[in-house]
Amino acid sequence: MALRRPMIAGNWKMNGSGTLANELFRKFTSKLKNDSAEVVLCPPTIYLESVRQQLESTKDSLNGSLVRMGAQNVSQHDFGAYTGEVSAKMLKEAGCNYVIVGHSERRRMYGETSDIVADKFAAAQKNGLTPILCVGESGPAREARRTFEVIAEELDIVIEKNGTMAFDNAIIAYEPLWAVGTGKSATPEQAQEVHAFIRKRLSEVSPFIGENVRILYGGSVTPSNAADLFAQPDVDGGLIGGASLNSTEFLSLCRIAMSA
Ligand SMILES: O=C(CO)COP(=O)(O)O
Repeated sequence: MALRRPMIAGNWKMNGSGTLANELFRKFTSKLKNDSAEVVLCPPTIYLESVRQQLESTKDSLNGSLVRMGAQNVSQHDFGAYTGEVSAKMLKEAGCNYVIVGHSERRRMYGETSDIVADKFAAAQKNGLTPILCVGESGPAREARRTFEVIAEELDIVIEKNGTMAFDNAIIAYEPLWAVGTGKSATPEQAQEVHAFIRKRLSEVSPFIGENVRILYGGSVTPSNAADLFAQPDVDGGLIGGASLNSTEFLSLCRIAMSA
């Protein structure tokens, strides 16, 4: 039986502020006395330092709660003339443990191909970061019954370039595009079906990886639908957008993951 610690990761996207970081940590230090789930904050790059300072100054009062920091994007390159980009080494130095790669907003709006995503995944790992790899199908792809095909394609390129064993140090997030920011979450059954598919695909090469990799669900997760989603056997927590910007809702999601 695998022991997969649930995770709640908050992807602030291009939102939030230093004040939000203060507010979250105020709540964490008074109410988050539990390490049965891992909590990850992914603020915009400019607020990483505020979050890092909060992590540093509250570590004694967090009573062993596992709160960590991640970035929302990373360059696939190590250094050089790439205006506006941030390397994995820089993110590591800034205090990140995680980085989101392949979010659908980056694939769709910034032309990130699965090849580029696979390179970002590699750059993250090479520099000591754990990638959170996002995969997910569009609404039309689901309607055309191409969900598994799309997920397999997005996953396989990363596996081909990095090897299945690379998932020993990676998180996967299933984020169907039709559920991201729409208020229309996948049903627990829909999420479970895709999570089980992802786990099986990795298990074909390594049963160990398949069994142990954490797979998060993302897309309109709120305190009212989280318990049913997180109760699914292959759902190991959530990647949260909108609800991560509200400290009360986010704390309540952390609590749900802790009792899942
Ligand atoms: O994209 C997401 C997290 O990465 C999900 O966003 P929402 O929770 O706002 O739907």
